[in-house]
Amino acid sequence: MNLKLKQYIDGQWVDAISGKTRDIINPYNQEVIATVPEGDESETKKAIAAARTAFDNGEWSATPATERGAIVRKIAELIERDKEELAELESLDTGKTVEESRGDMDDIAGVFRYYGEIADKDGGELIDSPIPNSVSKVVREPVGVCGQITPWNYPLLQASWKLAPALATGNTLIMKPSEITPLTTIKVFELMEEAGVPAGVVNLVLGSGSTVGAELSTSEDVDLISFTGGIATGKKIMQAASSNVKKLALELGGKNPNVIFADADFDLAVDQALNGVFFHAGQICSAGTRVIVEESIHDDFVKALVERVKKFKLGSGFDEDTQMGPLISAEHLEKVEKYVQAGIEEGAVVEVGGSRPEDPELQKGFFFLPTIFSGCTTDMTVVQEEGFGPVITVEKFSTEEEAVKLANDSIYGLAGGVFTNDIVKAERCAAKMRMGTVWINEFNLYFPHAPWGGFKQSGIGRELGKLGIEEYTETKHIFQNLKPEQINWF
Ligand SMILES: NC(=O)c1ccc[n+]([C@@H]2O[C@H](COP(=O)([O-])OP(=O)(O)OC[C@H]3O[C@@H](n4cnc5c(N)ncnc54)[C@H](O)[C@@H]3O)[C@@H](O)[C@H]2O)c1
Ligand SMILES: C[N+](C)(C)CC=O
Repeated sequence: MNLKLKQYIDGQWVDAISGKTRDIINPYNQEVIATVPEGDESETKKAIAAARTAFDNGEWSATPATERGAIVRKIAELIERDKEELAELESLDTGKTVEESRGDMDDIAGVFRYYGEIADKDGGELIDSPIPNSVSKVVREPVGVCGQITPWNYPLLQASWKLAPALATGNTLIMKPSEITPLTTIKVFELMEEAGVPAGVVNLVLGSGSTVGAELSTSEDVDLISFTGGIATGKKIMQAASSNVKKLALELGGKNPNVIFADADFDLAVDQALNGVFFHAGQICSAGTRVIVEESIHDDFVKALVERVKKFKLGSGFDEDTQMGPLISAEHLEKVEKYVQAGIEEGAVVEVGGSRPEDPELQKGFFFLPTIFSGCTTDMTVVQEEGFGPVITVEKFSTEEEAVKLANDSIYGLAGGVFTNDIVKAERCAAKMRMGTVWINEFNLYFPHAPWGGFKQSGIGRELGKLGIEEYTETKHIFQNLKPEQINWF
């Protein structure tokens, strides 16, 4: 493996201060693919100090936005140059198919290019001041030192949504990737160094959430925490971030409804219901695992889903004909298994799947069969909780009002979909659905120009688009009196 397998602090590639390491496991066959340093609070403090110094000396934030943008665009070019290596690393680490990882790398390069291009496009705003002979302007400045914590399911994609806007806007940062999938993030730190990001501006600490992540969240020298991960962790981070009233951006989980009306294009809706869930074995925050189908087509729809699911090819992400890889870990496989068991105990009907595969070829990997549950109701655990596995629950509705009510019956509000050929009905539903993204006749599409984030407990703030820039900037009003006069009140 042509990779440094170290942490990156203040422009130096370093091992763990404690000397500890962690093995990174391939979820397809449980082989050790790399051994990386296991950092803790000690190097997190060093990395925070480096980022603090780099921010406070003002060099990076004072670098013209045009130059910062050019460096961010250079990172995009380097990602494209090394796309195949990055895609293979991502698949080794996560188990997802290389074809999916290639798509992720295109998206990631696109995110760096987008923020590189808009870095110098906001010169602030002049306010029509009510005070005569004055200039009133609003400018955006970098927040400062940013702690960035990412999950294991889309390791580099989620990192890119944080790194690119933070760099473009002149912040310094410390990133902590998921301890189980750090490889592509290490590689992108090599690429950021090659692109010319100065020492101290970007820092990488590897290690667990309870040590590195907790230190980043509580440190009073960190000005912003941007976190992507589960709700339970998000809540802990929110509490820790109160230490110095940090700015907070949280991208949390989802249990996402996909509403299928009888007047939808049937084959399109079936296809998209599958695409919406089974990529990366359902380990997607915005997976449309809650399929809500109009009564008159319900039975045919379930039948069509089941027929397609039975033909899925499970296997190594490196085999061209594999459609679905394994889950990320033994622990996660057990969690998904218990979740499915809870569905069965609550009365949901397993139409297909429901267990680990028996295929001898798949026994070393953390595989779970793609599963369709019918007969589901909103009170069931499998309908309310995020399973983060290859599991669809199907519910029925008979009126539009009921469909929207079911879709909104959730603590989550990340994303949802509506399939219908009645565009007025589609817009009516989209307006009533309480989610950060609503797709019409589409599912799980995202691109750098449009914001991403959740309503309700799916999060706080937005990544991507122009709003992604706002996360990493503070707004300042500068007022100048061009004709100051004494008042002589006192
Ligand atoms: N909204 C989105 O865009 C989005 C995108 C991807 C994943 N997710 C969500 O992420 C979850 C799956 O990822 P996961 O299992 O890695 O989540 P997780 O919450 O277990 O871990 C996420 C990150 O937080 C760190 N962490 C753990 N405990 C911490 C603590 N006390 N303080 C600071 N950091 C800590 C972990 O080490 C990891 O780097 C799912 O719920 C999924 O929906 C959301
Ligand atoms: C945000 N997304 C869809 C790329 C990954 C969610 O897990």
